[in-house]
Amino acid sequence: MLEIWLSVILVTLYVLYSYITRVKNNAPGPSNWPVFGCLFQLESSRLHISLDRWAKKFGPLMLCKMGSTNVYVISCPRLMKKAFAEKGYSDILNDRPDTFIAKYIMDDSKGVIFGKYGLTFTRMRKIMYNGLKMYGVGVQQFETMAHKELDKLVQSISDLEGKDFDPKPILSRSLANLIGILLTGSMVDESDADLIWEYNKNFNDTFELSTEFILYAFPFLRFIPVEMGRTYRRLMEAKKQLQDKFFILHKETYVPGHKRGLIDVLFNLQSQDESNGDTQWLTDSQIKAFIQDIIVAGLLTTRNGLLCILLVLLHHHDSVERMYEEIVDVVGLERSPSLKDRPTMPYTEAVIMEALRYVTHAPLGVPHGAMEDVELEGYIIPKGSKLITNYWTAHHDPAIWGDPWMFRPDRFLDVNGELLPPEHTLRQSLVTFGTGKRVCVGENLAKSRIFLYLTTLIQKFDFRLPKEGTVPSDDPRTFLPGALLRPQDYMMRLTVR
Ligand code: HEM
Repeated sequence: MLEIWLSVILVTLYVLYSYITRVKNNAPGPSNWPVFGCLFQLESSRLHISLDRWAKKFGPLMLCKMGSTNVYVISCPRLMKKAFAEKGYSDILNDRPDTFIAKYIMDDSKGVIFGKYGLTFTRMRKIMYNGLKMYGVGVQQFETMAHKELDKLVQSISDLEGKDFDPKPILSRSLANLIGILLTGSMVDESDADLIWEYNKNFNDTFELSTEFILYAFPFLRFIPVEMGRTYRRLMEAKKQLQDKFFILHKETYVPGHKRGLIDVLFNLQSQDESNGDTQWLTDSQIKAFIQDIIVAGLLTTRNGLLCILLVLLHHHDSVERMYEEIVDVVGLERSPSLKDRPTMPYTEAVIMEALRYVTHAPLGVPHGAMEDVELEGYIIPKGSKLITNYWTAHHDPAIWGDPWMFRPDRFLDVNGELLPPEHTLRQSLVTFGTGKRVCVGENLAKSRIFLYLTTLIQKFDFRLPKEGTVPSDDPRTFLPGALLRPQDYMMRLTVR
């Protein structure tokens, strides 16, 4: 008797559940289990691989129910542009969904990356964009300090005298210094760099789909002594120490009007607002979230990108040699490459574009959220749905790229060796940094750092395989999984030219 009642209750619950969460005019997608949706069919740490498989079957807009959430996956550049950049869609589909990270780590979606779409977000984003433009690309002082950091990097590699080395710790340290310079106007010391990396590592572990999903559904688990609870507590401890270091110490030594780095730019804005009687808008917690944003978004993305590109170049020595020839032609060997050389170095630009396409190390970007019901490609996307941008499939679609699994920088050049114009279909299909109103704020900074690191290294050193052992494959399908992909650890040799 009990079994019959239980069955009746379960069937009723299922019917109710399906009715409440039903989507009118469903987009195609994988089959779903009650309550769990398609979660059991997903390889959660290699989500991009599962979604790629389904995108080939179900098309560029598909619906994957994850738990009770409708998740729409967009897998072609044309549709990404329509959804996130076109009028009629861009004010609806550029929200960020509620997530564990946004709520518990980013202090209720403060800051830019996880900020809810609206006026405060738009103002924060503008400040970040202008601040990065000022400090990241244009300001001579930052450029000079960045060059000093690169000189240190070159020196430490020269000291290795052509021995095998692991590029990961050296790049990590150097890029952490750059972020330190950007935020505070000065380099970070060893212990601060460690702290930044400890924060980043735990952040990345928590950002993993499976961990995020479980913690979002059962937030009390963050207090339980299981691995994800421990990761959360390590992350919170690192966050507190980062805030003590970058926010509290900096505020104590802040002199109005001074601009030691981006944090001072924010303090200046805050004090201007206060003197105008507007204390509501730029709060201390927003400034703290802003600092976290720069570290979270700016460091691992660039470090992993460079690690991927170096590995690809180890496998393509012909590209290293062509870049070297271009450097000799444009820069010479007397001075270091600088950002003003970039527009006259099309081959180097093509290598960077092609490497970022080929590896697509941020395969699914950051999820978007729908603020209202909206029709897209004949399907209704209901309010509250999540949207995943599937850059991985977009960048490896044979219909666009022909031979997507070949690393071929020349695809971005015309017959005269010049870069294809920005409106060319291939350039338009390259969406490494997203598109529309949430496009990456650090795109210019990231591309200019990658340019400076690569050209400086190639001007000074020849790229060689390690003497001991072999290098792992540069095929991105073999890379270590996660929200940001990276290759298996590898050794390389750089010999002074
Ligand atoms: C190779 C390096 C990088 C890659 C591949 C990358 C990629 C991305 C992607 C795909 C997005 C999501 C776009 C969307 O939601 O539609 C994003 C957002 C963002 N990125 Fe980057 N990024 C990189 C470096 C950086 C750097 C260096 C910074 C800053 C220092 C940065 C700051 C941000 C911020 C603040 C957002 C959130 C924008 C928003 O929500 O409005 N990124 N990035």
